[in-house]
Amino acid sequence: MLSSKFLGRFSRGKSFLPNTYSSTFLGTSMPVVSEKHLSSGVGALESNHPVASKSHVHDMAAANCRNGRKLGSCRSQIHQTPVVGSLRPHLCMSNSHYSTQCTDSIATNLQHKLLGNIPRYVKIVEVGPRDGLQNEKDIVPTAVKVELIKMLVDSGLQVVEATSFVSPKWVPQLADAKEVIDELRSVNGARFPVLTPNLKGLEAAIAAGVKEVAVFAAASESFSRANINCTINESLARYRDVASAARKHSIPVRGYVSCAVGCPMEGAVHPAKVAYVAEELLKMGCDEISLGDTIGVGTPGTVIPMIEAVKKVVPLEKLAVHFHDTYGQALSNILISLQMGISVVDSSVSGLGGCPYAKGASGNVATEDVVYMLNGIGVKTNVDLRKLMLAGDFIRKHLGRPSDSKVATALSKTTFCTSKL
Ligand SMILES: CC(C)(COP(=O)([O-])OP(=O)([O-])OC[C@H]1O[C@@H](n2cnc3c(N)ncnc32)[C@H](O)[C@@H]1OP(=O)([O-])[O-])[C@@H](O)C(=O)NCCC(=O)NCCSC(=O)C[C@@](C)(O)CC(=O)[O-]
Repeated sequence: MLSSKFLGRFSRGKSFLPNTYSSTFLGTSMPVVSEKHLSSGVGALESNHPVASKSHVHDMAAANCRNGRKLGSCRSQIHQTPVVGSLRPHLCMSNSHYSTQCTDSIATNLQHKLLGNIPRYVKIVEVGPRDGLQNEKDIVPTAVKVELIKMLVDSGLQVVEATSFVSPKWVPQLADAKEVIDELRSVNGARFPVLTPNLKGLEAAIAAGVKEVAVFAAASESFSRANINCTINESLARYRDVASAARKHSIPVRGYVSCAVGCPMEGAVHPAKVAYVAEELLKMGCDEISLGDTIGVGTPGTVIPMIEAVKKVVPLEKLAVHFHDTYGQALSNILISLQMGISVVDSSVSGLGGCPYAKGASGNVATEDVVYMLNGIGVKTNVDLRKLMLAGDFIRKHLGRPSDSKVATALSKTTFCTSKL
């Protein structure tokens, strides 16, 4: 079973998780340094390897030996990209990451076993300007939204969900959808899909010059009613009309399944319900289906069976994942989704976001954190982390709140300069 392959002996019979776990991935992944070293991080490595702090080259062999797992010629390097040009002074280092040049066969085999299924390129769908800003208490001016989107495109992001053509009574934060799209006409290098909840939204989007749209259903009845004021089946009927009208204009349609793991009103959502909605979206012609953990409750224990159920009815290459980070599980959920063969990840610059109809849900996983992790495991995204951080910094300054991205925080001057990186 796939769950057992991914979770091995760490799985503990979560509600929807099959019970047979025999092997391997996480089950065999022992730490390469001892617990003591892991808990005290780079500092501990440096104290054991005095040369490291000077040369910025850490020889991990000694630590690995102490753990009884000699990894021979492994060397981890910390790469620093000095700040240059237009970067703001407080972003004193932004593209730093560790890379491990490891020639030892045990380590490379292990790496292959653990990371071998992961795609070499991951498409990031940036949802900050839509999912992020739809939830802001104070309405963000159009000019700020447009500048944010331009900065995101400049960072290399090729898909930026720009806004929603929804009822302004329901989501006043995005009432300027037409103006935002108008301003983006001259911006090249990226696609700007928008959310459309019905034909009215689609018509307005087409009139504004939109080239891609997304519809958003839910796997939970209560959430569907709260979010779009209709049942799941009523929403699917509406979306069939939207998809068919969009097809006539050669407009691709993405489909979302909200509450793919849990619902703020109903609790756990059964994978079969997610699979049902995903299949209906596929049947109506959606060419990409994004599975949304709207309230960020998922863990690999619940995400694996959900994806397993969905992939029986929707090809993996048409799936995307959309994790909110309420419980701090988003990166582990993304990693497991990639290991299962998904290669499209939604995220939000600076971790902006939440859903107006999912009280307490925090933002999407931060794009900076996703890019950093993917860089670290050698997956291409074509996103420049420094430029992305500038975009995050720009919007956070406007909102007057610190970033929710761990990476952006760690690489900001105050934290970074006191660390030993
Ligand atoms: C679906 C409706 C419209 C139903 O809303 P309703 O009140 O049932 O619909 P209605 O047809 O009775 O329309 C009410 C009013 O809205 C107008 N209207 C109707 N449609 C539109 C439109 N497209 N654009 C502009 N105006 C519209 C319509 O003309 C009318 O205006 P009035 O006559 O009262 O002046 C409403 O519930 C709505 O707009 N909901 C949007 C909610 C939303 O945007 N939620 C956040 C996005 S979902 C999400 O965040 C989850 C996701 C995707 O990120 C995935 C995840 O995180 O897991």
